[in-house]
Amino acid sequence: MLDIQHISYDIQDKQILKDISCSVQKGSFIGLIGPNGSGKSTLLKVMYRYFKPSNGLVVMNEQDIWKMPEKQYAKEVAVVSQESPVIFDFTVKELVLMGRTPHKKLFARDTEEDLRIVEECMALADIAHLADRQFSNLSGGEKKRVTVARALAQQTDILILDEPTNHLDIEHQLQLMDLIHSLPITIIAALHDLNLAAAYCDDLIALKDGAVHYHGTPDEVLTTEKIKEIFRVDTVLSTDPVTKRPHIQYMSKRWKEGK
Ligand SMILES: Nc1ncnc2c1ncn2[C@@H]1O[C@H](COP(=O)(O)OP(=O)(O)OP(=O)(O)O)[C@@H](O)[C@H]1O
Repeated sequence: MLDIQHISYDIQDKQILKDISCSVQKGSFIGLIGPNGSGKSTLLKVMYRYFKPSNGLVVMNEQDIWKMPEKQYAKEVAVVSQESPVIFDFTVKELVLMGRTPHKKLFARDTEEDLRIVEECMALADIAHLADRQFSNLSGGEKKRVTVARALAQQTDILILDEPTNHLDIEHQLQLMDLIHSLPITIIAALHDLNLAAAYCDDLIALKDGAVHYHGTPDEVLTTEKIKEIFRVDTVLSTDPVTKRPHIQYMSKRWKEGK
């Protein structure tokens, strides 16, 4: 349903993404992994139509995303980016209601249905108790959950998230991962926590230096050799007794030297 075809992205004379191709199947949960600066955010921005690729195409349901009307695209793809929206004087509820915009005609009032969806999405993101608070006064983790609720309220078939667990405490990290995993839609998320990526994702795409090095299931991608190649870190792998997915124990220099 989403086809990335030979994407490259250059900034001035630097090639940030290098001939990236991959297909994302409808309903799958894809984790984008890779070290700092490997191009994860840039690739997501190309996928969610924030950056126009220098070369290549992003094709969704057989249409070039840059040829889709903006409103149609917003009905198909929601985004939780790394940055919080710069918004003053809006309450949480007002902000989540903005997620309904692509479904409304210009200047149309909020319907009962819009309000019901907003309440439901606030409950799912565990922010119902913050509904009347000013967004600008919230903590980093609370803001993140509001942007997740807003994206859910958009009711799209694809949800793209850039480091969604950033800022979240452990309870809310697990809650968020459970929530997005339970959605019957396509999820593409950049994740730094490889154990979370292993536990929740169907497939992982490992980026390094702006290129896809590996694409496969967590079992295929998260091997000691591949993690060393991509992240330059030694690991000891086991199988998580609960999820039956790979569990990664990192070996820092200190522990390797037994200090
Ligand atoms: N405007 C810019 N000018 C020059 N280089 C840029 C610009 N924006 C991004 N880059 C470079 O592009 C590369 C990829 O950045 P990107 O943010 O996509 O990486 P990332 O994998 O998301 O990293 P992180 O894990 O640190 O968030 C980095 O080397 C970054 O310095």
